[in-house]
Amino acid sequence: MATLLRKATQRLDQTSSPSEVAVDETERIYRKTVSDLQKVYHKKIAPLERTYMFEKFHSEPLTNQDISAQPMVLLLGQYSTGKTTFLEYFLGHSYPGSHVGIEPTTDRFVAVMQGEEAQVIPGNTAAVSNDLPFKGLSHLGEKFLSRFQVSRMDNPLLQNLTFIDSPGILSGTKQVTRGYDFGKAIRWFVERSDMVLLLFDSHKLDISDEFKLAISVLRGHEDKTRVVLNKCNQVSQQELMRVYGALMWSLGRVVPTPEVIRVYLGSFWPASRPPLKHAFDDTKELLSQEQKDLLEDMRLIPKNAAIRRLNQIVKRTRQATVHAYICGHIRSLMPTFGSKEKKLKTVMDGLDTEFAKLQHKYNLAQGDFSDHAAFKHNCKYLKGKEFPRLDMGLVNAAQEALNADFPELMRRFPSNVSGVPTASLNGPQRSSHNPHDQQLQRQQLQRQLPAYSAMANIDLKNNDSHNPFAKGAILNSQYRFAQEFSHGVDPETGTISSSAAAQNMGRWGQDPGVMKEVWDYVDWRCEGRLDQVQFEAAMRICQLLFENRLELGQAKQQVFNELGIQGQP
Ligand SMILES: Nc1ncnc2c1ncn2[C@@H]1O[C@H](COP(=O)(O)OP(=O)(O)OP(=O)(O)O)[C@@H](O)[C@H]1O
Repeated sequence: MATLLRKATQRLDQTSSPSEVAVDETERIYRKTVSDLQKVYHKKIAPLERTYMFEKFHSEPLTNQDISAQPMVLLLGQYSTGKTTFLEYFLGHSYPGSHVGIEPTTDRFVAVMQGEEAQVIPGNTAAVSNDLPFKGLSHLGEKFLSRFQVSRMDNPLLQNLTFIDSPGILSGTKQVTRGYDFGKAIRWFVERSDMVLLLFDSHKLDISDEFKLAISVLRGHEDKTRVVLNKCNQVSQQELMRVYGALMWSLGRVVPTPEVIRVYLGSFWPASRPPLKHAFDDTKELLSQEQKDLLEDMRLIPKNAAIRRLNQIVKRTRQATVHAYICGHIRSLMPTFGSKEKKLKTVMDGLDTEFAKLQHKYNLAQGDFSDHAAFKHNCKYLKGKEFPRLDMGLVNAAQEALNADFPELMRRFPSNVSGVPTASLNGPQRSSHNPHDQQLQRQQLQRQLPAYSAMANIDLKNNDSHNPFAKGAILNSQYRFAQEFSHGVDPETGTISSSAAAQNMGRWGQDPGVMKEVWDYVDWRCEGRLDQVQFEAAMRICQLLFENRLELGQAKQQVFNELGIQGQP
């Protein structure tokens, strides 16, 4: 498998692009876009974040290295789930300074990066290095930095990806105090990662409190989260079915919608090590296919990285704007005379009502508000400082970025989603694979779903009672996407394929995860094709997400309303 991935990477490097000139041009566009994105962020967003102390409530300001950093894959899991071995499997070798064992072994975060020579850089040095994207980690303190390192090694896979190995999350009596804010550290990496792999061991599925904390940080990042159920060949097929069901059930207790997270089954054991003594082979074929799918999924990461980064900054800008409104609003409620402290306490007690008022007054998206309990908790970091007044100059600058700069940057990416460069931030486009290969995702899902639905007693075909597309309730097409449809329609079936639809939906710059959700919603029969009304509804949802800054649920609801359908989407 490691060879497969290496071969795939080599293939990526060798695949001839239309012409070297075109490749250079694509690379130039992407580099320029990233550089302009850095400028917009520092000019229009960072001042707003600084003024309203955004980092105390959300996350530290972005550095230029954060924006242009190589795509990152974060590995998370309880101890001994095989994270370090998983990396060895993909890289073909162990990374410098790695430890593998039955007991908790990796006691630190390790960034595994490309380097001509094997090298270990201690956390303190890495956090001040200008050419590494880890300056923001200094905020986590000395104790954390002593538990962080960069391991460099020469490996073709690392040309396009950086892996973060993390300390094994401990369970039960093994849980210890780490001496630094573990949740904050995980959040820092999760926010900057392009994919988060959550590893589970098919032998032990217990989810400790610390692991729950780590999973809770993933909320809102479901689109880039993948679950890997590892060591699957250590159990029989029958046991695997049970373990899989138990995993989904356990996940359901900590993740609101575990079904949207893709689960890969596998046993990631390096070819360089002696073969495992006890391995069941009744699931060999399934595991091999699953491992290939994960490889494919990972291979697409660099392609989507530039768009994802832009989307992350768009999301961050909206949150920073809402945060400014909240701070300004609380400040406006403070009395000129009398006890501010007392008033602040009353405001904090009714924070949910204040948030609702603000949302209504400025027509803000609910999803851009922080959780009010978390907001209240973070207020203690202000240490008696007053909330700043609302400065419309700063808010307008951020609005301008949202309304003009970001869409302009987004337009520079090829309208064909599959044209997103392979190494958008690090190198030229070399592959024509479609990152939104719905067909592939559908096949993966379908392969796994029967087992899960059988266990969970779900009748997939009849589980669409709320879906308007299931009722055939959709009426005349009323949106303006008929032209796009006519360009991609297959005249024989009167439908449009997933790749053609994805190209059009990609115009609205949504994350692949969101696009997949929209797709799954309109393609309720899992046919892999859309008729005109389904296509136009999908386009309209994406458009609403982009323009009106609605959340997915709200966008679906609005399309629902526009189509005159009663009920909930
Ligand atoms: N696919 C696999 N099948 C069977 N055993 C495995 C597999 N992968 C790893 N192991 C075994 O599991 C143990 C833990 O592996 P490893 O150290 O890679 O896990 P880890 O998650 O990195 O641990 P930690 O969190 O403590 O750093 C080792 O004994 C390793 O040999």
